[in-house]
Amino acid sequence: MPPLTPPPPRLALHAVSCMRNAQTVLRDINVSIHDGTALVLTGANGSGKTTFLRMLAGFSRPSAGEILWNGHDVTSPGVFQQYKLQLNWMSLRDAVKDKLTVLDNVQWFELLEGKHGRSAPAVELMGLGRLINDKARMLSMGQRKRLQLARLLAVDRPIWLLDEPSVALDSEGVKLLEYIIAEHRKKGGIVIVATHLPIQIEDSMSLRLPQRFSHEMRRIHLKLQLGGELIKFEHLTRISSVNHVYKGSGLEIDFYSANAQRDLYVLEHSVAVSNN
Ligand SMILES: Nc1ncnc2c1ncn2[C@@H]1O[C@H](COP(=O)(O)OP(=O)(O)OP(=O)(O)O)[C@@H](O)[C@H]1O
Repeated sequence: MPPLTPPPPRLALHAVSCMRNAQTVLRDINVSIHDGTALVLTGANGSGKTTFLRMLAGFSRPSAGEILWNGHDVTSPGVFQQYKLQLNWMSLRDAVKDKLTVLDNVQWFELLEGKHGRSAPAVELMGLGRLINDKARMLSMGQRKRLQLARLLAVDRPIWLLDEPSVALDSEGVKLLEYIIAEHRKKGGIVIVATHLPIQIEDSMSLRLPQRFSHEMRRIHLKLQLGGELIKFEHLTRISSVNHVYKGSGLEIDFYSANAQRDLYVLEHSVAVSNN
């Protein structure tokens, strides 16, 4: 009897790099993902977890390497149309319509999918049964997250891309999340999760993205003269642009760092600035 050859991975990343904001965020990633697999992405803020998920979701293209789905490059137009129908992307933006009821918020996605009858049980399972006919604007943060998870179940696509799915969930909510991930995998589903918080996922693969330190890392010294008093700021950041905006007798200094974080100092008095 010939030796059994393992099935090819459903998804494979070969030497994939990805740029964002003209900087390489992901570099030379290699990973093979088979049916029923969970991949957990971890890493410091700005290390590229969301970028990884966005790239898999097709929002950005690899700058090098290739992503294969069933052996085909997902960036090829014909392949991408099919590939994207496999994906269920749950981001931190919840896309919950406040004016619709909880049920409608889930059913709307299910109907678009051409499916029927899964929404109410999904809402029940996620513990929102008694709120099913309430407007979504009544929901707390954690309840909105549960609604998003109910959508995953109602839409029922094979590849889940989950960005921080446990944020705002209470301990029972996290257990439900762990349960639905396990059940999805039992059916051969794939789950790729970016998370800072511990989530119990049996036999998962993990990928820790390295912290990024770009060549733009700089130490900024600002000396501000404020009413005769010299104030020193020392700020270590990745700077992509610095704006000095004078407003009346005050000064606003905006640091836009490469990871889109922004520190704003507003001074109400006239100042003299030296940057050295
Ligand atoms: N909207 C954006 N436009 C341009 N560049 C961005 C944008 N968002 C993020 N980036 C860049 O991509 C890098 C990776 O960000 P990403 O959101 O993927 O990190 P992350 O690991 O998900 O971070 P966190 O743990 O904070 O969610 C950032 O350091 C930043 O340089």
